[in-house]
Amino acid sequence: MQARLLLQDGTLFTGTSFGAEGKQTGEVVFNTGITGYQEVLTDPSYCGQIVTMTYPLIGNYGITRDDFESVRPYVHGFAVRHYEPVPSNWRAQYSVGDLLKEYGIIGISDIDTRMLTRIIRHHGTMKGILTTGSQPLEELKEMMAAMTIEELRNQVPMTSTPHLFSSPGNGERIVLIDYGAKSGILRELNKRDCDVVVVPHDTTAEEIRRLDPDGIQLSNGPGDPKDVPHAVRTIAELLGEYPMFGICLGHQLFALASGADTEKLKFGHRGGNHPVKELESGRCFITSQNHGYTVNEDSIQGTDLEVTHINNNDKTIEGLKHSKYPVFSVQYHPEAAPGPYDNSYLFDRFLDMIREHKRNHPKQPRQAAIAAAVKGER
Ligand SMILES: NC(=O)CC[C@H](N)C(=O)O
Repeated sequence: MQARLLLQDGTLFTGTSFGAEGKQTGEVVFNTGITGYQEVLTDPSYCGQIVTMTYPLIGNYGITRDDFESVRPYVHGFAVRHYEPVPSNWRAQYSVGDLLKEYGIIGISDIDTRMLTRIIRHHGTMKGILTTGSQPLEELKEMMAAMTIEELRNQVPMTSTPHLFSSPGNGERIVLIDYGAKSGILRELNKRDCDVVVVPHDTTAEEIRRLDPDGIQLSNGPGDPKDVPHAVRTIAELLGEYPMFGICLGHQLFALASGADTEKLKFGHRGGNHPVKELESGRCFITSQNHGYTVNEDSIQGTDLEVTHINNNDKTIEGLKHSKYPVFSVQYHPEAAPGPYDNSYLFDRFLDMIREHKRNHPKQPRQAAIAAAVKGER
């Protein structure tokens, strides 16, 4: 069956369908990872986006649920050069096409993904329509013209957990605010025996205080950080009370909460080999990235933020820390998945920061905190 991808600039790609049938809209972005398509498909930060992989062979190792980065795929479409329907991998449970069909996601193969990527690099990310239908091109173009930006916004509530849940451990209690968190973050915290409570994106500061955390982890997530002003307010309210570590969207929200600004990049960073320099040590780390927005450099002036990391390719901000409070953040993905494990030390740094904070600011005993919470209204 035929599938077509129409770009906002009028370019039409005609290829072969390998996922669900129907029509989907999204922002067209590219990822340069050579492996990792399962993690890309299931990373909630891609919610609302049609993803094309620059690596030309996709599907050869199939789908293994153990490799998922959330419970389901979130992409709004998947565009590849060559799709391999028969996996050659003892771990594979089914094919990429089967996964896409199960979740109503359209896949298009046999298109020139190199040309598609060059167009996006030249013009910047754009809206796209992916269809397996036979609508006349004019009809698709009218649909494109009528597509409002609102259709592609407010993805955080679509990906965040609706209810809080715990992932118990015997170590530090971490409240993980889920803006569309990748499983890798929880995995890294659990590996360190943290007692994690995962909470929805709109959990209030007061509700978080009642959970009596030792530290707060701000997760990654989809869309524009300015779409979640309530999250910015909550972080601003809790700044200084608890050590915090922000990842990707969490980093952008921390910046907004500290008075800085964010802006959209032309075509973003998505892949597993982005070089980032840690300014203090001068060391370069290879990082996994997936973002379309960035913290504006000029807006840092006059805030309490310090730049700790920069991207070696385009010099954009990749890491921040608060000059007064134990809070830091990175624009990239220390949990990797997919990507290099170079940066998992940042979770150890977060826990060291929490322990030092606890030494310097001993908390009232948990029982007393619980008693106070019980007395207060719920
Ligand atoms: N991975 C993320 O958290 C992405 C953050 C944000 N949605 C962006 O595209 O910049």
